[in-house]
Amino acid sequence: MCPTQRQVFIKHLQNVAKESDYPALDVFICTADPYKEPPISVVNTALSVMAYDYPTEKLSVYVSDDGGSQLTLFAFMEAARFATHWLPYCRKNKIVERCPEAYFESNPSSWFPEADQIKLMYENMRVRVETAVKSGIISHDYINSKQELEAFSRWTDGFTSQNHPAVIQVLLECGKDEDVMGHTMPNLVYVSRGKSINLTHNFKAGALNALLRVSATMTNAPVILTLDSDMYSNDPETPLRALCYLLDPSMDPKLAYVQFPQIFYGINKNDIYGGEARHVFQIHPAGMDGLKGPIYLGTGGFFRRKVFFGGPSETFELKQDHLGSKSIKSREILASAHHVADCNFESQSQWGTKMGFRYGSLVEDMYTSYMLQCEGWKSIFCHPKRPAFLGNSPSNFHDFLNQTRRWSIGLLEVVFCKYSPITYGTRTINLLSGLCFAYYSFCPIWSIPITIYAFLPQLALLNYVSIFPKVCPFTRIIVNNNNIDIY
Ligand SMILES: O=c1ccn([C@@H]2O[C@H](COP(=O)(O)OP(=O)(O)O[C@H]3O[C@H](CO)[C@@H](O)[C@H](O)[C@H]3O)[C@@H](O)[C@H]2O)c(=O)[nH]1
Ligand SMILES: [Mn+2]
Repeated sequence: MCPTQRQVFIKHLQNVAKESDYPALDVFICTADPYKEPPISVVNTALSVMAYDYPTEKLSVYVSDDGGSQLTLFAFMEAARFATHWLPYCRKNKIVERCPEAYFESNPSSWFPEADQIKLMYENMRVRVETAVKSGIISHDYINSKQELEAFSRWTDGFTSQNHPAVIQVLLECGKDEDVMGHTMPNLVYVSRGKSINLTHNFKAGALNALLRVSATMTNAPVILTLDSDMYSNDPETPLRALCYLLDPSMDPKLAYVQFPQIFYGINKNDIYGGEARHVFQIHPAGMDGLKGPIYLGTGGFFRRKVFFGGPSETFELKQDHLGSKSIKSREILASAHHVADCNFESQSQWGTKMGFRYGSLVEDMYTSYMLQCEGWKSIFCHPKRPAFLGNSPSNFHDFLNQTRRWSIGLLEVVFCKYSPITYGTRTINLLSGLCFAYYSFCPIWSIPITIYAFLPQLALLNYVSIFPKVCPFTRIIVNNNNIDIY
């Protein structure tokens, strides 16, 4: 009952931890369809986080491609090359806008001398990626090495987006690959988890769990950031902001994640579909921050890895010994990464029920955070003045209806599950937090009174029936006493 606004002072972070003590950070980016989510936009999302103001050797970016598309892999091969120019350019010139598309749309008067050359490289990359997507074919002229050719050879006959073995390709390796200034690059890994038409794949939650496991075999960072393909980072200091909470010695050890709001740039004029959804993405989370914390909004959440493996009272040891100094391209690591990304790996396991992102609802974000809070975890809402992330929301009626239907089904799945917030949540978390989750999950029910209200007045008017009560003497007295002029 106490809406919370927080502010962090990044410069004080050095009093708590030196840069060398920062935890490693694994960033998960999900994409599912190269035609609905253009690979060039996913590439922009990845580049904006690869260029974070964060120790490069501690940063890894994993891209989950649920579309299992060569086009997405090709786009990331291109991105890996372009990044070797883009990252040093941003770092040297202290660029704030690290998403190339957004940067090159900004005013050229703020550009630095090399910008034109880098823009040309970006444009060339964009044309190659878009040409490939348009034609559906990756020209041999675009393939630069035997290694790349080998990667594409995994798309054999019978490989479809719903039925294929796991494909994992390390595109950049920290400590081995360098940018044009000789500085190391962050890890960049393409993952398309294995799928079978006979097994459920659990949508985005399934994709995120595959990334949780694959990243555990490679880098196993204690902090994880999840991002949607349509949301790029708008502030290179964002991970430091999250660290201000995650490393704060006076912070409640039950803190599970730091959530940033979803803010959109691609909303249509006057936002006729209410795509900004400010109440969902900005207002309610600030309110819930005064209780046990905001829900997870699906993107822009910095998690402690351990929260996915048990409640706050359970001791979880983040094992790093298996990683040793082995290259993430080593045969051994790649073999275990492929093993955990296989479609059969989760059968008969606790993934999605007790571990990882939770299955059972199409709104895996809200459901996962609900279950985490039921386990005793808390969260924090971080809403800086400069939006940390900027994204796209549906800009046409068809997409908007699709999204609303998907959310409604997902929310009702939470209402009718055995952990319904109204019965289980109110008892397990606390009454108010349980009611907040219940408010979210019961939202689709609003459609009933709203639909009635949309038609009833017209029908009543046509039938000369009044649907509003007549003013009775008693109401008149109240109105008069309150000096309200109703005429
Ligand atoms: O099988 C799937 C389906 C979707 N996605 C990815 O999930 C993300 C979100 O999907 P999108 O179609 O953009 O859904 P939205 O309705 O815009 O997403 C909102 O609602 C979702 C469900 O609550 C959350 O997961 C998102 O983070 C939140 O932004 C995208 O990056 C997709 O690529 C997958 O990886 N696999
Ligand atoms: Mn989206």
